[in-house]
Amino acid sequence: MDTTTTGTQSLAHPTANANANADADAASGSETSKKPMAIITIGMAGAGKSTFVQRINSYLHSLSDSQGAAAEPGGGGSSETNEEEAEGQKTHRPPYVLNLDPAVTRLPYEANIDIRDTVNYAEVMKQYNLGPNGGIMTALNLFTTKFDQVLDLVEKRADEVDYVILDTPGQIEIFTWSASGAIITDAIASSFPTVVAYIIDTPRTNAPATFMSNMLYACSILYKTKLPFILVFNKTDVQPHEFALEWMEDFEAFQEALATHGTARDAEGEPTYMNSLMNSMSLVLDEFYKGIKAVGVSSFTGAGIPEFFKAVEASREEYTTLYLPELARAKQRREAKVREAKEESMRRLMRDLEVDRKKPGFVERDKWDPNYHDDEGEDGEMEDEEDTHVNVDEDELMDPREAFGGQYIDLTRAQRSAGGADMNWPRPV
Ligand SMILES: Nc1nc2c(ncn2[C@@H]2O[C@H](COP(=O)(O)OP(=O)(O)OP(=O)(O)O)[C@@H](O)[C@H]2O)c(=O)[nH]1
Repeated sequence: MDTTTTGTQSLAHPTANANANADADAASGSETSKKPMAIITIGMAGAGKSTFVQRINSYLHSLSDSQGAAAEPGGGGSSETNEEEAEGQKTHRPPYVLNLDPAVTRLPYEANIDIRDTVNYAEVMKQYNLGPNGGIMTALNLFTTKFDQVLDLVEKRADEVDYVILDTPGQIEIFTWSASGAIITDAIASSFPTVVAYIIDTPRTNAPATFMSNMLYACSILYKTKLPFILVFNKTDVQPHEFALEWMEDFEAFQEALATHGTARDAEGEPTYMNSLMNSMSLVLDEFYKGIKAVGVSSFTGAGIPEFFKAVEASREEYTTLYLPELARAKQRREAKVREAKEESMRRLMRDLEVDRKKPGFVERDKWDPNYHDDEGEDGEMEDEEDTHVNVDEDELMDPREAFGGQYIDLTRAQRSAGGADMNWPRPV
C-alpha cells in the first residue's frame, strides 16, 4: 500500500484495479466525451468543506488555464503542467459548482448555482419562526422543490464540464438525514457518476474515540447513500494523516492506541465501558475500511489534491460496476413491489365480490334495472329512500354526440333498446 503522506489509499477495495483502469482511461483522453463526475462534499461543521471546494475548484481552473496557455504558441504553462502530465494528458475544464449551504456568510469560491440566490435563510427563520437549524432545513426543503430545474441547468452544462461539485450545509445531519438531502443525492446520482467526499478534520480526529465516532458517521453515510466514497483527511498541514491510515489498516495498532489512551481504564484499573465498546466497534469498522479509499489533503497548501482526483476517477469505475447495477436492481425491486401491491388489491377486490355474491339476495339485486328512470317522481326527484343518483338538469347537458364528435357510444340507450339482453356493442370508428 502506498504510504506517502498524501497518497491515495485504496484499502483492499473490491475494484482494486480501478485506479489503474482510471489512469489508463485518462491516458486515452476519452474523458471529454464522458459524463461529468459529481462530487458531493459532506463533513462535520468546520471540517473544511468550503475551503476544500475552493481548493479543488481553483486546482481545476489552474489546470484548464495552464492547458490553454500551453496550447497557445509559445505558451509556457505553469508548474502544475507537470501534475497534468502525470495524470496522463487529460483535458481539464473548470467545474460546475453548487452551494447548498443557505447559512454560509462568505463563500471562498464563486458558485454557479447558489441556494442563497433562491432562498433567504434569515427570512425563512423569521417567517416560520424557526431556529438556525430548522431554518437551514426548511431552506433546503424549499430549494429541493425546485431541484428538477437545478438538475436541468446542470444537465445543460454537462457537455462543457468534467466535474460538478456540491458543497453541503455545515450541519451534516441536515443534509445526510433529511428527505431533501436524500432527494438531492439520488437525483444527482441517477443523472451523473457520483462520489461522496467525506471531509475529516484530521487534527481533531487524532484521539481514538473521536476517530471512531467520525468513522461510524462516515460508515452510516456510506450505507445510506451506497455511493462510491472517499475519506478526505483534511488539514494535513497541521496534522499528517498517517496515524489514521495505520488505524484503518492495522486493527491491532488501533487496539493499542485505545489501550494507551487516557480513558482506557477506570480508577480501579479496569477497562472502561467506553473502551470495551470501542474495541468491539473497531471490529465492525474493519469491514467498512475495506471498501473505501482514503486520501490526505491540505486545502490550505493544495497538497494531495491530484491524488484526490485520481481517487475520484477510480470511483467513476466503481460507480459503473457497483452502484449502477444496484440502482437498476433497486428500480426492479420497486416496480415488483408496485406490481405486487396492484395484484394484491385486485385479489382483495375479487375476494370481496365473491363474499358479496354469497350474501342472500345479492345476485337478484345486482342486476341491470331497465326501469331505472321510472324511479323518478313527477318532479324529477328520486323516490327511493336511498337517494344515490346524481340529480342533473338534463336541459343543461350537452348532447354527448356533439361533445365527442360522433365518437360517443351511448351505452345506456344501447342497453335499454336491447332490453338488457345480449347485444352487439357498436364499434367506435
Ligand atoms: N490549517 C488548515 N486549516 C483549514 C484547512 N481547511 C480549512 N481550514 C480552516 O478550517 C476552518 C473551517 O473551514 P470551512 O471551509 O469554513 O469549513 P466548513 O466545513 O465549510 O465549515 P461549515 O460550513 O461551517 O461547516 C476555517 O478556519 C478554515 O480556514 C486546511 O487544509 N488547513
